[in-house]
Formats: sequence, C-alpha cells, structure tokens
Amino acid sequence: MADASLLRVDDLALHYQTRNGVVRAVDGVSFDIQRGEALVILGESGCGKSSLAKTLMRVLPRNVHHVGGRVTLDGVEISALPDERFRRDVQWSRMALVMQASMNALNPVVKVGAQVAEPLRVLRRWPRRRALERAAEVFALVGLSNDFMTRYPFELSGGMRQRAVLAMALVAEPDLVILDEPTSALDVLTQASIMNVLKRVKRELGTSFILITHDVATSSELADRVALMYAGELVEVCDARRFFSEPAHPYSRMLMASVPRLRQRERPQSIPGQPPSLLWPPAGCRFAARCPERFASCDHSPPALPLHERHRVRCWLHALDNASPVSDGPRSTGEEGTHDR
Ligand SMILES: Nc1ncnc2c1ncn2[C@@H]1O[C@H](COP(=O)(O)OP(=O)(O)OP(=O)(O)O)[C@@H](O)[C@H]1O
Repeated sequence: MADASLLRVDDLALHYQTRNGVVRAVDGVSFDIQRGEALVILGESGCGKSSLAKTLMRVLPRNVHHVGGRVTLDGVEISALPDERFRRDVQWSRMALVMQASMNALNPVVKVGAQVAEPLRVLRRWPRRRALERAAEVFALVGLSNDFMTRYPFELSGGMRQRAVLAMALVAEPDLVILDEPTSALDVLTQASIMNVLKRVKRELGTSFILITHDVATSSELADRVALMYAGELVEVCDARRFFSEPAHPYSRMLMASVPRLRQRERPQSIPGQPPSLLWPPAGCRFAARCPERFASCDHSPPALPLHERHRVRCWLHALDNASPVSDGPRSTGEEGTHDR
C-alpha cells in the first residue's frame, strides 16, 4: 500500500560532542505525520525535544558528533539531500520552524511586515510589493491588524510578536510547521488565543504541525496525536484521545497523574527521581529507575511495540500483553540502543 504520510521519520539520532563525552540528545526516534495532522511532542525539560526539531530542520550547532536516520517528506527522502538543496527546496518553503523564544529574535530595526514578507523575497524572489500583499493576508490569518505591518517589533506586545513570528513561518505556505514551546513565555489568555490561531490555520490551510511542549494542557488543545519523549527516546506514540484517556506506558500514566485537575479528589502525583544523564544512558529501559512496574526484562532496552494501529509503546509490559514471550524479545542495546521501528 502507498505510504500516505506527509512526514516519516525513521531512527533519527542527534548526538553532541562535549568535554565530558557524547550527549545522546535524540536516540533512535521514529514517527510519522499525515497531512493536516498535529503531532504534539511532549516531554520534560532536557529530554531532547528541541534537538529533535533542530535535527529535522538541519539547524544544528557546531558540536554535533553524529546525525543519523532517515526523514521522508511526501515520499522524498529529504535527509539525503545536500545542504544547499535542502535549504533551497525544503527549509521554510515546505517545512518551517518557530524556534523557542523566536518572538524575541525579530530584527529590531526592520518593520514587522517586511520581516514577515522576507521568506518570499528570499525563497521565491517575489518583488517587494507582491510579498507585502501576501504578508498582509497572513497577518489577517493570524489575527494581526494590518496596521502592525509598518510597526517595529518593540511596538508589539509579546502575543503580537508571537503571531508575527507565526505569520513568517506560514507566509510561504509550508506543508509542515514545527513550533517549539510557542506559548510558554505568554500569559494564559494570550496562550489560548495563539492556540486558537493554530487551530484555525490547521482547519483553513490544512497545515500539519509538530508542537513541542512540556505542558500537557496546551498539548491537548491541538493534538491529533501525541509522542511522549523521555531521555532522548519516544516512549509512546499514539492517538491523542487514547493518550489522554488510557495512556499505556508507565511514564505516560505517571505524567497524566501529575497534571492537576479541577474536579479531582486525589492530589496530583509527582514522579520521584530524575531522568538519566544523556551522557551515559542506561543500557536497559531508560525509565526503569523511576518505574514502579519495572521487572527483570527492563534491564534490556525495549523496542517500540505496536499496541493498536499507529500506537507504539516502548515498554516490556506490553510485550506480555501481546503474549510475545519476553525471553524471545529483549535485546541488549549495546552501544547504539534499540530503535522505534
Ligand atoms: N549544543 C549542545 N551541546 C551539548 N549538549 C546539548 C546541546 N544542546 C542541547 N544539549 C543537551 O541535549 C539534551 C537535550 O536538550 P534539548 O534542548 O533538546 O531538550 P528539551 O527537551 O528541548 O529541553 P527544554 O524543554 O528545556 O528546552 C540536554 O541534556 C541538553 O543539555
């Protein structure tokens, strides 16, 4: 059967070289996104979410030790493209990234409208006037008055600057927009209005999104699917409704139990312990040291096991559910770890 995915990511890796050794920030990550779908990548601070976004967009720091894996966009293996072609044909035009805190990175001496129009001037070589006309349309789409086209960034509030950054990402009509913590610096009302803008863009333009956040409440607003990241790996990838109602991985369950709810008698539970160092991650399950359900098999790294359609869980408990004997299943990761496939 033909692959209907817009984006397919297989075995993605990003390791950094540091003075203390190699940091395995992204370590064998696989998932796919269909057209018009929003995937939320959820995980606590330092688990590798931003590194994953930067790997997909090839926005990498100098101390990269290893980049691996295969990324396919609309059937084309974009990970195999030379940098120059990737920049020309993919970056911003087909896949755009709104980086963490990018609303503070607007050029302070260039009017906002001109900055939003710039991708069209650079990528498509559109004349100034045509690019500004298109920018004005996108201003309306993200709920910014056209009056702000001629203002400088310091004249806009944080919420308006975030809308402007979003407009810049959308102006060339990419298939996929990656948003790294787009609302974490904003108050709750502004957060809600930005999430409404994203929902509208998704509905009206059919844009696919990867939304990166540590905030479960924000994620539930937009998500069609959820990928939960822990210590450089995806531990569960599934339909959002299922994730929020019956999460399967012990970490997913504990994370959901840690979220405060209005009509809940029990207190939110914290998760004892800390994630492992990504310099020396354990050879077995990376969550085992914090997991109340760990057992002997957890000394071996679990693969991503299929539970339902497009639902994978990296946990040996589900190998038992699937009646596949653990003695046949576990593989020691050795140096490279197991992967999501
Ligand atoms: N350039 C770098 N060199 C070395 N280590 C890095 C570099 N960038 C990130 N890291 C490390 O990689 C790991 C993953 O970092 P990353 O920023 O991707 O996580 P994150 O989940 O996005 O965190 P946050 O939500 O706090 O932004 C962390 O241990 C971090 O310290």
